[in-house]
Order: sequence, then structure tokens, then C-alpha cells
Amino acid sequence: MVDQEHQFSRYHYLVLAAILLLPLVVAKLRARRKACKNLPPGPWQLPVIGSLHHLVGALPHRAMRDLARRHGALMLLRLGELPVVVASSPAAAREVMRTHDAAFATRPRTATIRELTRDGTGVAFAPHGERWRAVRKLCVTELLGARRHKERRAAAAGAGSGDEEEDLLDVLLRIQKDGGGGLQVPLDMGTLRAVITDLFGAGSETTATTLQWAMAELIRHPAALRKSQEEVRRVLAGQSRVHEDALPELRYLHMVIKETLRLHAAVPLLLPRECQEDPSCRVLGHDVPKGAMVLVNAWAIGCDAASWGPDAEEFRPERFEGDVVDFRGSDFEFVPFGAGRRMCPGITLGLAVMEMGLASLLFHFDWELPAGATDPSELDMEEALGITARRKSDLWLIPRVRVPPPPNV
Ligand code: HEM
Repeated sequence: MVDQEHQFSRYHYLVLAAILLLPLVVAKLRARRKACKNLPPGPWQLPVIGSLHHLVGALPHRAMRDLARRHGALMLLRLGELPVVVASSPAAAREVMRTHDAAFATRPRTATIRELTRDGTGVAFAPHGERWRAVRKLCVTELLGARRHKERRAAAAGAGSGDEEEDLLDVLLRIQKDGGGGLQVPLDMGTLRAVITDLFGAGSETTATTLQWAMAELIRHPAALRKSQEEVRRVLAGQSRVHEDALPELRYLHMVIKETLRLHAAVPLLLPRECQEDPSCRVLGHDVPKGAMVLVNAWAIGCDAASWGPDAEEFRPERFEGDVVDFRGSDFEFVPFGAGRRMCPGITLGLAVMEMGLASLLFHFDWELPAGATDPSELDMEEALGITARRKSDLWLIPRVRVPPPPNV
């Protein structure tokens, strides 16, 4: 009986609290609606599926580019229930990744993303916060940064003299053994596994895809192929293989890689961000609501005639002569690696791998299309669906040896 009375009075209090709190909740909802009254424009939506029907029939980055041409550089879509804001111009990208970088520094945590990324315990999909900051710092200083790059080069130069190069796992295990190297989060096995998975996931397909596109574009543009091959063979004349020290001299090759990343951004919509400013963040005069997913269409920005001129969709490495525009996060018309806090930390390593790979392919071999495929301009350049824009069909080329690669390359 006493228990029943007790329960009744608890229920009573709960109802009372709900009634008292109701005006507060309503006021908050109203404030949020008011704060978001100027949502970005977007195409018409259907119940349940939102804007999904506008994305059918084309790859997402292409469909979104076409929609943005009609609805604006900052556009609101709804993928089912989820509001998705797409930035498709240098100005919009600057707002997201510089002006309001902190507001958009976290990643969405949908059930799928949590499942696929070990609940974001690595770097790429970790929510913004102390843990992400600490793990990213570890990656930059110990695994991917300039110091590590120098150590790798020193070890490579001393190959054969007994100097052993530490691989990624060796470095992480050493830091773990030394007590985490001052890291603010425990470097347990789960974290190590997530970091390694992230680095391999983020680093291998991106660089391999870019290399494939570079070769495909060079085959389609024989003058550019000749020019980069002549450069590599002139700079490396008399050598038996490509050395990393020669890379800074391969200026045209560097332009070829830049032009490839411009036309074939390996991660065309970058990695998704999420608005964490409550109740919304004001971008280019519009309100981006808290919780909205934010995508930057790096591919559309890279191909936009407003920034790149009427030949924006053509492969012309010479446009980078004089290195006027760079991809290190300050020129928002060219953001294949993103910008701001969540920018790719693997640029230096990625570039070194791509430059070594492409230089070696061009130094050691001449390249031709297989018999029967005589017109290079007919080469299939279609992309496959995915987070990375891979080639849809495999690239088949015939190599003819010019400088035989040494046996250990
Ligand atoms: C062609 C080569 C590469 C391209 C085009 C590329 C592109 C990108 C892009 C677009 C992002 C998202 C940036 C953003 O959200 O603003 C990213 C993030 C990331 N990339 Fe790369 N990447 C490349 C190579 C690499 C390599 C070689 C590594 C390391 C081995 C790497 C590690 C990462 C990591 C860990 C992140 C997540 C950063 C974070 O969320 O804090 N990437 N990359």
C-alpha cells in the first residue's frame, strides 16, 4: 500500500514536471525553427525519401553538381530524414572549412558509419574532440609528418648498411610500450587497430586511384605523356631507378598529378562533416541546422569554369605552370585533400607515393594501348560508385621496357 502511494506520487511528480517543462520545450523548438528559418534552397522533396529521387541515374557528385547549378552553391537536400547541405563553390567551401571550420569539424555518427569504423575510434570518422585531436596528432607527428618522411628516406639511403626501417606497426607498438608517448588517450589494441585500418583505408585506394587516372589521362594526351617521359628520363639520365631526391626536379610530373587530382578528385565529396553549432550555423546568409550532414563537392569545384576557365574540363597540366594554385588547403578552388581541421593528414606521404609510382612507370616503360584499341581519345573514363571515384573499367595498357627495373624494385 505504502509502495503504491509512493509510485503514485512519483508518477504525479513526473506529470507535473512534464507540464512545467512543456513551455520550455516549446520555446526551444520555436527558437530552433526561428533560428533555421532561412534554410538553403534545394530541389523539391517527397515524403519519406526526401530528395533521393533527384540523385538517381548519375553518380552522387555529378548529380549534386547539376542540382547546384539550378539551386545554388549552398544547397539543401534530404536523404530520407537526414538534412544534407552541399557546398559547391570556392566561397561555400571556404565558409565550411575555414570561416566556420570549428562548427563543421565533426563527422556524422550514423549507425552505418559507427558500424564500419569501429565506432569512430580511429581518425577519419572520429567525432571532433580530445580523443580525435590526440590520435590525429599521433598520426601527423609520428606516422605521416615530415620527420617520419625524413627518417624513412634516411633508412632507405642506408639500405644494406644494417639500418632497419620501422614500419607503421613497429612505430605504434614502440609508442605503446613507452607508455603512449604523452598521448592523452590510452593507446590500447582497439585504438591501434582502428588507426591502422584508417590509414590503410584512407591512404591506399586514394593514391592507387589517382595513379590510374593519371596514366589514363596521359594515354589520352600523348603530348603530355611524351613531355613527362622526357622530363623523367632527362632528370634521371644514367640512373637505374627513380630516387626520391629527384622528385622535386620533376616539375611537369607534379603538374600532371595536380591536374589529375583536379579532374578526378579521389574523394569527390570529401568526407562528410556535421554541423555541431546549436541551433544552426549561418553560412552565406543561410541557416545550416545542427545535426545536418555537410558535404563539399570538391570535384565540382575543381571542374568549375568560373574558376578554371572555359577549358575547365580538359586535361591540361600546363595550367599549373608557376604553381599559382595549390591544394594544401588555402586555395578553395582546388581542395582535393579538403581543408581546415579535418584536412587530409596524408598529403606528404600520398604525394611522395604517387610521384615515385608515376615517375617509375614513366622512367622504366613506354606505354601503349592494347591491339585493337587504337584511338586513345576513346578510352573509357567512366567512374564507379563509391566514396572514392575509382575507374569503372580496368585500365589495360601494354608496357615496353626502356630501362629495366632493378630486381629489388
Ligand atoms: C591521393 C591521395 C589522397 C587523397 C586525394 C586524400 C583525400 C582525403 C580527403 C578529401 C580527406 C577528407 C578531408 C576533409 O574532410 O576535409 C582525407 C582525410 C584523411 N586522409 Fe587522405 N587522401 C589521400 C591520401 C592519404 C594518405 C596516403 C593517408 C595516410 C596514409 C591519408 C589519411 C587520411 C586520414 C587519416 C584522414 C582523416 C582526417 C580526419 O578526419 O581528421 N590520406 N583524405
